[in-house]
This record gives sequence, structure tokens and C-alpha cells, in this order.
Amino acid sequence: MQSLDAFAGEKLAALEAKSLRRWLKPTRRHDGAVVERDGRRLISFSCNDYLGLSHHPEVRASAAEAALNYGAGAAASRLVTGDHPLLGDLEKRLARLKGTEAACVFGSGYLANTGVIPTLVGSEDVIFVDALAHACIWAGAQLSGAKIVKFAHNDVGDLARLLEAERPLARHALVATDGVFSMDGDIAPLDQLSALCARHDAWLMSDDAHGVGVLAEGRGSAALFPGAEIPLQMGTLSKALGSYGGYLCGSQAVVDLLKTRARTLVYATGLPPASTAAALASLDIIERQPERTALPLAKARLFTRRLGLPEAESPIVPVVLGSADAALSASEALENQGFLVVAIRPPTVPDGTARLRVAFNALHEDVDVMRLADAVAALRGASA
Ligand SMILES: Cc1ncc(COP(=O)(O)O)c(C=O)c1O
Repeated sequence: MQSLDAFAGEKLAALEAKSLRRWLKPTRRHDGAVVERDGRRLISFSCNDYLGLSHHPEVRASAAEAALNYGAGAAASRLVTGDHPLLGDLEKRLARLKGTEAACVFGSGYLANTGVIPTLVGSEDVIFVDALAHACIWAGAQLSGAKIVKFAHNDVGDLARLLEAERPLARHALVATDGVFSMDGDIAPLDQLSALCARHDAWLMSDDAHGVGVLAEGRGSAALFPGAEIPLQMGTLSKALGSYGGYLCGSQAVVDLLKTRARTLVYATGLPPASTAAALASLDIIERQPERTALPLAKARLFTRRLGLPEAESPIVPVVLGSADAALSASEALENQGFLVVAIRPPTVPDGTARLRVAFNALHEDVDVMRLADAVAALRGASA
């Protein structure tokens, strides 16, 4: 339709003018570290496959075997016929890893956050969200109809002030944060947040998409704070676990409620057997090889030490460059040297903080990490 295409064209032109248009770039991944784009082989520092498990022979074999034995798709919602027995096995393993009573697997991490939050809070409630929390936490909060209150990033004092003011006006309160922040790589002060939540009868929810598999021998960011009470621990199977899907670990009562009320579980097809089996195989490897889980952070620290940046807290290191143009040209310059480090621009990150987001994984060679650090240092030197 003419008016529709005109609308889309104008929107695209406006984004293009601000260097904010995005393009899909077909990319073939050879393993956790090497990708092929436009016929060029590049060492990728942009994949979230932190342990290289998406290409691990055992993980691939488990996925292939499950697809051959049980089919390529789940065929229906988990509440109809899509609840393959492997899903129950996976939930038990996830709950064991996170030290919770139970777990609920969703079709993706995005679906987990957008299903869990509206199941637990509604229009009489309030949800406090860290300013840099992932987009799907914000989407879940918006879908819930609860009052949304943003608190300054990792600022416990700001949250305390807001809880004082807003908590008494609401029936229930939820505090939602990333455990490891996806674009900054820093870790939420989960111990302090948990203490604050206990004082105000608020429910703490952490999104550990980037912590599971790579922190505390694979148990994730919550395990760095042993005394903290985090009743809602969400995560994804699609990063360090090398598969696809999402989950929420929590009490049996919460999980039972999600399985009967979360719209993204009730009205969506179950996770395919191949993804479920792959995640189970990855969990086996993580349990057997705790030394592997330490490697991504060790590589990130090698990089931050070489560049004189603050010590990495997770496998994600931001190199903030400011404008979208600066981030795009730095990424292009690195690509010409054989490295894939994708530029991250608003609205994924706040205005004026476009950056290179460097993600390290267990398969990176130290020599390549050092070469990348030197290339980034040269770029920063040239732009200073
Ligand atoms: C912090 C965070 N939460 C949730 C998600 C969504 O997870 P998934 O990719 O499994 O949908 C992502 C991934 O992009 C993420 O970075």
C-alpha cells in the first residue's frame, strides 16, 4: 500500500541520516571464534557463545539425535502436546544449577521476561527497573500494566529513595535488573538489592543471560552473592549454553503459576527437542569442566589489562566511542584487520555512548586477544 510504504521509507531515511539504520549481514559461524562474512574469515569478538558450546561435538550430536528421534519442532504449546519429557529433565538440571526448587523453560529469553513479569505484577503494582536493563525486561514491564519506575544504573541509594516513596502506594513490588549488563559487562550489586527488597517486601528478579555458564563455575552472577535472596532468576539457553530458549528458576509455587498463566508459555509453541537436548549436553560439559567456564573472563581481563581499562567483571567489555559514526568506523577498521567487533548504537545503548562491545570466549587465543587490544589502542589513539 502506498501510504504504508511511504511511511516505512521515511522512517528508514530518517534513521539513515543519523547513522542508525541497521542491516542484516549474512554470517556463517565456523566455531565459537571464527566467522565468515562477505567471503572473509574473521575472528569474532561479537558472539555470545562464551564457551564455544554451540559447535561442541557433544552438543551438536545431542541436538542432531533429538531432532532425528523426536522431530524438528514441538508441534504445539507445552500445555497441549509440546511438553517433551526432555523439557522436564532440563528444568530439573537448571534448578539444580541455580539452587532453586524449580524452573520453567520458555521458547527464548525474550519470551521468558515478557511472560514472567506480567504474570506476577499488574495494574495495582509497581516495578522498579534498572536504567540499563535489557529491552525485554522493559517490554515485560510495559506489558504488565504495573507502574514502571526507573532507577539509576546500579545505584542502590536511588532505588532506596524510590522504594520509600513508591512502595507504600502499591500492592506488590518487583525490582528487575540484569545480573550481568549486556552492553556494559558490569554486575548488579545483588546482595545490596536483595537486602533492600527484603526491607520493602519487594521481589527481586535478575536476568542472568550473560552470567550463566561463565561466572562462579557456571552457576551465574547470583552465586557470587551467596547470602542474597533472589526469588526470580531468569536466564537464557542461547548464549554460554550454545543453544536456544530461556528459563526462570524460582520456587515451586512461582513455577507452577507460570506454567498455568504466563502467556508466552501458554500461547506459544514449546521449545524444539533439539534445542532442549543441546542445552542439556552443555550443562553436562559445564558441570564436568568448571575450568572451561573461567576462560572467557580470563580473556576479557587480559584485554582490559593490556588496554589499561577498568578490570573486566564479565566476558563483556565495552569500548565507548560516543557517536554512532565513530563506532561504525572503528568496527569497519577492525574488520579490515580480521576482527569482527560489531558497533552497538542507540537505542540499544543510551545516546552519545555508541561503542564497540567486545565479547570474549573460551576459544579465543591469547595472542588474538592481545592483537585486538593493540588494534583498539591504535584506534583510540588516532581518535584522541
Ligand atoms: C540481558 C538479556 N536478557 C534477555 C535476552 C534475550 O534472550 P534470548 O536471546 O534468549 O531471547 C538477551 C539477549 O539478547 C539479553 O542480553
